[in-house]
Amino acid sequence: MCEIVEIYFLPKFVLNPFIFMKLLNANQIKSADKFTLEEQKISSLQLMERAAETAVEYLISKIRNTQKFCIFCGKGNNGGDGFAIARLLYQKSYDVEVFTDLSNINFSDEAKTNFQKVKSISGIDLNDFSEVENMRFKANSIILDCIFGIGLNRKIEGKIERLIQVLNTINLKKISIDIPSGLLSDGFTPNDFTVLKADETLSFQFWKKAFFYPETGRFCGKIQILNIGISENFIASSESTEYIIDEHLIKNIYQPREDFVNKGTFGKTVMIAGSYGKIGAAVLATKAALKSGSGLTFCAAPKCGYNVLQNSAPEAMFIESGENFIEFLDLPEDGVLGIGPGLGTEADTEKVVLNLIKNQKMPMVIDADALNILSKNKDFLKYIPTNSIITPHPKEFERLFGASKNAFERTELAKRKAKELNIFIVLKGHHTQIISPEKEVFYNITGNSGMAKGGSGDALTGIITSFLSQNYSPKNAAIFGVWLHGKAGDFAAEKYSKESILPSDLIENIAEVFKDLQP
Ligand SMILES: NC(=O)C1=CN([C@@H]2O[C@H](COP(=O)(O)OP(=O)(O)OC[C@H]3O[C@@H](n4cnc5c(N)ncnc54)[C@H](O)[C@@H]3O)[C@@H](O)[C@H]2O)[C@@H](O)CC1
Ligand SMILES: Nc1ncnc2c1ncn2[C@@H]1O[C@H](COP(=O)(O)OP(=O)(O)O)[C@@H](O)[C@H]1O
Ligand SMILES: [K+]
Repeated sequence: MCEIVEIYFLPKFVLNPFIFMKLLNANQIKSADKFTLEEQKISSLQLMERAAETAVEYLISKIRNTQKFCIFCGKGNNGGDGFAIARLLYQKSYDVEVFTDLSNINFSDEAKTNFQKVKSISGIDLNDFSEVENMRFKANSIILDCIFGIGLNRKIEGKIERLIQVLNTINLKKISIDIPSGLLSDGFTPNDFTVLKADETLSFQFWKKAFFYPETGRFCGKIQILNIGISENFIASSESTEYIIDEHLIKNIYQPREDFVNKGTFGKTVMIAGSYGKIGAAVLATKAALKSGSGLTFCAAPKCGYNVLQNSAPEAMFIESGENFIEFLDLPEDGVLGIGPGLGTEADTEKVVLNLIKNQKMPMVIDADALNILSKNKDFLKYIPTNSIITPHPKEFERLFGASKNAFERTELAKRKAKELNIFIVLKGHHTQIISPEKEVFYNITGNSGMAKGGSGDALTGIITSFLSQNYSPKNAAIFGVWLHGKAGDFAAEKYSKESILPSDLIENIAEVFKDLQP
C-alpha cells in the first residue's frame, strides 16, 4: 500500500499549480511526451536523458548506504530509462550491474541507443535476465525495476514473468521506475498478472490511476513524482475529469480568516450524533468541527451524553434530543447539519433521521449510521438534499449501492450515483476520493494507515460540516475537509507514530495544518 507521498521538483521545472493536479491516462501521457519534444525542440533521447538525470538526482539525494545498483531493463522506453540511469549512476562512481534480455534484443530506438552506450562501458557488468537465479546480491544493493512502464498492454509471461517472481523473493529494496512492472496504469490489473512489488516508485511527472486503488496501489510502495518538464500547455489543454488534490489546489480553496469578523461570520454547525456507548463519536465530530473553525457549534445528542460533551467540548452547545439515543430533534434555524456518527439504528432514531433528510433543503453531511439507516430505506435516497455530501467507507457504500467487483468499478458506480442523486460522495479509503455530481473524481494524497482506527471518520464528518457552515461550497468543503483530515493525521503520526495516534491526536493537529497554510 502506498504510504507517504511526496512530490519532488527540480528547481528548473516548477509547474503552474493549476495544471499539475490533472490525472492523465497512458495515451495522453505519450501524447504529452510527443508534444513536449516539438514544443521544446528536443529529441526523445534528450527527454529520456532528462528523465534519467532527474531520477539519478533524486536517488543520490535520498538513498544512503548504498553503493550498488542492480538495474533490470526491458525492451521499451522504460528499459531505455534504466540503461540511461545505469550510465549516469556509473559516472557518479556507483557500482552498477545491468540485467536485460540478451537473447532477444529488439529494443525501442531510444532503449537501443542507451543499451549500446552501456555496452561500451567496460566498468558496467551486463547480464542476461536468467542470471538473476544464480546471483548473490550484496547486502544494501538496490534493485531498480525498469522492465516495463506505461506501455504494458498484456500479462507478462515466460522468462520475464519468472524474473519478476524471483525478484519479488529477494530481500533488497526495490525501486520501480515510472510504475511497477506488470501493473496496468489506467485500470484494474487482473489477479493472474505477475507484478513487481516495489518499496518505492519514482514516477515521471504524472500520477497514474493505478496508484490510487487498493488492488494496484499495494504494489507501488512509497510514491515519488519526479517533475521532468513536460509541456504545461499540453497538460492545460488535456481533457480529464480526474484530479489529484495537492497543496496548490488547497491553497486556492482555503479562505484565510479576515479581521473584521464575528462568530456569526463562520456559520452554525450542528452535529447530530451519539447514542449510549457511542457518545465518543459525538465528541470527536464536535471537537473536529470546533477545531476547524466553525463560528457557532451545536451538538444534538441524547441526554446520556450531556456531561461528557459539556466537559470535553465546552465551546459547543448541547441540544438534548432523547434519553439514550436520538428520539426527537429541535434544531436551531440556519444550522448546517452533519448527521450520523455514533447514532445507532434504534427505530426512533431511524424515524428522526429519515424525516430530517426528507424535509431538509440545505446541503448536509451524512455519515455512518445515518447512511446505514438510508441503506435500509433506499427509497429515501432521492430525498437527500441536492449537493449534500455523503461519506461512506467501502462497506457503507456497498450497503447503500450494492457490491462492485473491484475498487475501480466501485468508483464508476459512485460516479453514476453522485450524478443520479446530485450529491457529492466521499469514498473513504487510503486515497479517499471525492466524486462530484458532474462525475469528476478528486484523489486525496494525505493521510496514513495510523488513521485506520474507529473515530477517524467521525472527525472527518465534523471537519467537512464545519467547512460547509463556513460558506465553503459543498465541493470545496469536501475536498478541503478530506485533505486537511489526512494532513492532520500525517502531523500526528509524525509526532506519535502510526500505531499510537488516536483520532483525538488528529483533531489536536488540525492546528498545525492551519499554521502551515497561512500565506
Ligand atoms: N512519461 C514521460 O514523460 C516519459 C516516459 N518515459 C518512459 O517511457 C515509458 C514508456 O515506454 P514504452 O511506451 O516504450 O513502454 P514500455 O517500456 O512499458 O514497453 C512497452 C513495450 O513492451 C511491449 N509489451 C507490452 N506489454 C508486454 C508484455 N506483457 N510482455 C511483453 N512485451 C510487452 C509493447 O508492445 C512495447 O513494445 C514510460 O513508462 C517511462 O518509463 C521516459 O523515457 C521519458 C519521459
Ligand atoms: N490506511 C489508511 N490510510 C489513510 N487514511 C485512512 C486509512 N484507513 C482509514 N483512513 C481514514 O480514516 C477515516 C476512517 O473512517 P471510518 O472508516 O468511517 O471510521 P469510523 O467510522 O470508525 O470513524 C477515513 O477518513 C479514512 O480515509
Ligand atoms: K518499471
